[in-house]
Amino acid sequence: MLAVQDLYLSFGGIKALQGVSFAAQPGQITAIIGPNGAGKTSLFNAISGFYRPDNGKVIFDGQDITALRPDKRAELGIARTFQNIALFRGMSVLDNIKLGAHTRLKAGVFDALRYFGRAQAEELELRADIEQRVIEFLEIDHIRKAPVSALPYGLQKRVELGRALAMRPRLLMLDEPVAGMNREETEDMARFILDVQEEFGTTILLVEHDMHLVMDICTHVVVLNFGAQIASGPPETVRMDAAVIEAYLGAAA
Ligand SMILES: Nc1ncnc2c1ncn2[C@@H]1O[C@H](COP(=O)(O)OP(=O)(O)OP(=O)(O)O)[C@@H](O)[C@H]1O
Repeated sequence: MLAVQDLYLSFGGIKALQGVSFAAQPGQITAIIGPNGAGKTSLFNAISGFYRPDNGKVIFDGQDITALRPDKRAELGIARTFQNIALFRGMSVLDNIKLGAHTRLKAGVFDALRYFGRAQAEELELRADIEQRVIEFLEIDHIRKAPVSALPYGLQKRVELGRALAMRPRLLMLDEPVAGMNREETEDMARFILDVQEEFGTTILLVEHDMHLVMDICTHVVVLNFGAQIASGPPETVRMDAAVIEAYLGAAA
């Protein structure tokens, strides 16, 4: 599904990634963890195309996508959310989610118009159907017309997830999905992430500081420290790893 091979990335003298390699298994939830500045966001940006690595490859479904632009990666089925919510705050929930469907279907609509003129209406119907299903799935029907700025933080994060889901992703990347959330919001988000995995079989990759969430819902954990990968494996193995305890879990305990 997704494989990252020997990625290197530096900013001036700072080595943000130093030979990171891992694979996200299809339909599984993989977490990337590590202390502040470990390189997690840099890795996410290299996978989604916002940063170009100095060395190494990003392979998606057997295709080398290292040189592809972020929008081309999105068209292939890679969607992401951001650490700081990246929604249009003045726009309604529905309009924000529509933007996600638009990104994914842009190529489809264009091709349809070119080859089968009359398919446009069908595409638009399909798009509306996706929007509606996402809204029902995330239980946000009651706020579909509300401006995003009027919503509590946890719901805004859910809308951002909705926009990513409207892209019908095969790889969903979540950058700190529960950061800043209270316990109830965190539990809701954990349930929605698991539901996405179960109902749509989506492969999920997340960066997260909340160790309970990581240990609860992830099948595989990759640990970074100073840009290098220091451990990788199932949560119960990684949490016992001496290097991890020293670098991260120990510090947090
Ligand atoms: N655009 C950039 N320009 C310069 N340095 C950067 C840039 N992005 C990241 N870095 C540096 O690269 C290193 C890795 O940063 P990164 O944001 O990837 O870590 P992180 O694990 O996501 O941290 P956090 O948990 O704090 O979000 C840090 O030393 C950071 O200062």
